[in-house]
Amino acid sequence: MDPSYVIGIDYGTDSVRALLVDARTGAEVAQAVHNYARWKEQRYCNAAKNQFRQHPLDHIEGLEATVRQVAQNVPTAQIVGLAIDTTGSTPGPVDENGVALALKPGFEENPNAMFVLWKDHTALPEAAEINEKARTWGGEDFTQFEGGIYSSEWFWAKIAHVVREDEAVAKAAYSWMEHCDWLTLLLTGGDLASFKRSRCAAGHKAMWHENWGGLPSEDFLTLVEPKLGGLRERLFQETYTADEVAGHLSEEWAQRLGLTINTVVAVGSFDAHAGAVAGEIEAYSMVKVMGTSTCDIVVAPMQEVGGKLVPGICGQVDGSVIPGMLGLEAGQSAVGDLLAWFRGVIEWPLRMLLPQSQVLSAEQQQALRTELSDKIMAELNVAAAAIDPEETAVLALDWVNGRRTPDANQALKGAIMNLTMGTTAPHIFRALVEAICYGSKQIVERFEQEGIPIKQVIGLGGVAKKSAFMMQTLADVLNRPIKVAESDQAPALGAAMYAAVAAGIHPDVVTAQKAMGNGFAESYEPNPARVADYQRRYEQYQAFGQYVEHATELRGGEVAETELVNQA
Ligand SMILES: Nc1ncnc2c1ncn2[C@@H]1O[C@H](COP(=O)(O)OP(=O)(O)O)[C@@H](O)[C@H]1O
Ligand SMILES: O=C(CO)[C@H](O)[C@H](O)COP(=O)(O)O
Repeated sequence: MDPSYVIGIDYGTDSVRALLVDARTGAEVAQAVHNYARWKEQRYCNAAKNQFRQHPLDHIEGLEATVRQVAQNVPTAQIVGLAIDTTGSTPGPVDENGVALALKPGFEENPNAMFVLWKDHTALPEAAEINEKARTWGGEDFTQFEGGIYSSEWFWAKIAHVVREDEAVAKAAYSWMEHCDWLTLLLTGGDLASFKRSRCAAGHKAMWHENWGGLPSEDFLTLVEPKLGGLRERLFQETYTADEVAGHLSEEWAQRLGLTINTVVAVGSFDAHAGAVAGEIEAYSMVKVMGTSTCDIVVAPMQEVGGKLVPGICGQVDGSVIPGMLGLEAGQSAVGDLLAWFRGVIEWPLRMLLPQSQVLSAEQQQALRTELSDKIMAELNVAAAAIDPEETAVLALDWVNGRRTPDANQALKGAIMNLTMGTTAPHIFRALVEAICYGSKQIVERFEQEGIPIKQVIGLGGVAKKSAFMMQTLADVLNRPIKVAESDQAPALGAAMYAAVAAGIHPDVVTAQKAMGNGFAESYEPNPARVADYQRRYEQYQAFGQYVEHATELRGGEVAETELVNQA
């Protein structure tokens, strides 16, 4: 029998990667990565306002560049399926044919016509209004399956914000689509009304639930924002799991990608959920997808969870990870991003002073900047790991991009305490890594307190692969072993597994996981000598967190002067 291949396409925050995989064995044949050009220049972003928008042309260019490259490695007729995962909630406005508004004349440079990236927090007021109304309007609390707290990172808050702010976009937007859905529609070229939207995206971010027949009611949505009136009808009622067929490649896209119209395109999903599938998630495992942010994904049998609702997480959705099981999501809004923020702070002289150097030529300045910039993160890991935790009192909160879970509050800010004249950059770096691990412990505890036991922890993603220090600290803080998945491109591999099921190579996702899983690279065991000390520091982290949260409440969530830092 001829071999069959599938392509998993993973749209991360900074780049997209395509992974060509043997659909029967999971062997990774070829991969290609493309960094988004406009995003790299932060063209439609304003960090001071927490505005992060991505232009669809970045995504289209990346699609062509990566898929064409990997497809060259095998006969195209043998590429039987592909699937897309993206970040989320990353919605964008579209016209009645599903064309992204930013691709239409007059909207090319308008950030409100682009995709509103998951980490965009411009919709804080709208999220607060959704929460307030959900609790007081007298009808169904539509947030109940999304942890009971709606986040500014999510679909309806973002739409309400944009339509309030931009009359032209509000008028031109026939509908809105999650990024994973828009790309899947683009490739299949179907009709927007009958297009199969992602269960994963709708259930976790758009308050879709079968108990109330799909999306929240028109009455509720218009109570939140009258300009949302009529949109519900132009969105969707049904949703589909990621192992289902969305369609086949259209003639146009088969040609543009160097593939054929026989290639099946699966329904879209989110990166973290696809990553968890590749991380060989099973009942009561927590897969930590550790990249710029972290998503903690858990699955559990539907009948065992029954009517239990886990408060303060990012939702529990039938089939959002493995069809037939409940998928639960939690996470932290800044993990790699927190460490990258700190690197940015200490790189300030490289950015601002080096270019003024009278000693080095422009080429030498650039070479020095690149050399140091490449080394800083790895060297900070080494130096921080060498510090005995009992000899440092520096304590940090990991909330530079707000707190996603437990109990979303994106208005919170990061903080560092116990600095002394002896504090160095590695001390602060260590405190940030510890803060990430304490934040993770709070999430694990929340699941367990609410009756969802966590039987094993699996790490994957850039941070899990690159920072042994982070993973060892996490094992010590959680006092649990942590396995790290082998694949460097786990979300893309998970998307490839979904594609293999949609293309009929495997009967279901669990069989695809068994056949295509690449196993684990290493395992971190907790160091018993560290556990008690980290428990004590965890309690300090919690007390510090309560203090900062209280202080933020007293100031009405407003800490605007800190944002000025972002301008440098
Ligand atoms: N040595 C390192 N230690 C810890 N974090 C790192 C290291 N090198 C890079 N990172 C972080 O990894 C993150 C990128 O991870 P990756 O999984 O590729 O991202 P994405 O979330 O976009 O998929 C960045 O936020 C970066 O700060
Ligand atoms: O919340 C998400 C999924 O539900 C986002 O996709 C995620 O947090 C962004 O991921 P990454 O860290 O890979 O950029």
